[in-house]
Amino acid sequence: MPSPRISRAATSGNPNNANGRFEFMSLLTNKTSLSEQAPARLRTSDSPVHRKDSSSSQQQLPEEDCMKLNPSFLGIALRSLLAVDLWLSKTMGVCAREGSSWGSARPMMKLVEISGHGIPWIAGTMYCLYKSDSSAGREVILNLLFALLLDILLVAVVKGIVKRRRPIHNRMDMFATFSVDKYSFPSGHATRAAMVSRFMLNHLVLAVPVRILVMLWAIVVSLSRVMLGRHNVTDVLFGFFMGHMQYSLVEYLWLSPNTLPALFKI
Ligand SMILES: CC(C)=CCC/C(C)=C/COP(=O)(O)O
Repeated sequence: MPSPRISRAATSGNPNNANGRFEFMSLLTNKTSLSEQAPARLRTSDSPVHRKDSSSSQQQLPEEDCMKLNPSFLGIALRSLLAVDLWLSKTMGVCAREGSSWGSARPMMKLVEISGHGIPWIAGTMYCLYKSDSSAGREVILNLLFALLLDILLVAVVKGIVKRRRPIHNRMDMFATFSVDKYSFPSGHATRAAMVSRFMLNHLVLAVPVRILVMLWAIVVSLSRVMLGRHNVTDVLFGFFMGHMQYSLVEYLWLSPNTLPALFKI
């Protein structure tokens, strides 16, 4: 088997044609061979940040080499993460179809899905707001409603920017979706589950078993997204993180009787 240097020598007329090894081998080469590769690297150094006169660019070559290697290394790391993500998501998608290994649990998983859907949460919160007869209760419920609406908005914005398609093994039979819900990053159910559970744990007086149930619900809703084949693992992990951040934002923007006096009159 030829050594990397020999293979490079064999392709020295075409430095980009070394079976994808060009990025790594550039670190092993001496200055003469670096100058051979200059046309390939000049694309990166064309940016205003790197544009220098030709004499100083010769001295900068080793540094440029590192800068060329870093994006490439990052690219490989990201591609590997993506591959693991896709493989793990497919493996965990055990309820994606009726015929899947846990297909019989699919109806139950779809109930879990509805328990984390935006419509029941918004409708239920509006009903509680209407029924609430204390100013303190109204304040908490109004902020929960604000949190739920903010969540839908932020998730729609991120989904619209990232535009990551749902896994190919997903069957798009979800109840009440928006157009951005054809995208999967981040999981809206995971953001809502993380945000609502944190909200409830911090603002409602709950017995310990109920607190544990709330935490378990958030975990099961998030896990069910991957098991149903709706999402990749990274969509859910990021969604859970984003939900926690959204809760912190709601705390920061907390609506009080001072900010919205009319709503708090009983
Ligand atoms: C129609 C309303 C009020 C909310 C949409 C809720 C929904 C369908 C979110 C998508 O969740 P995933 O991103 O987890 O699939």
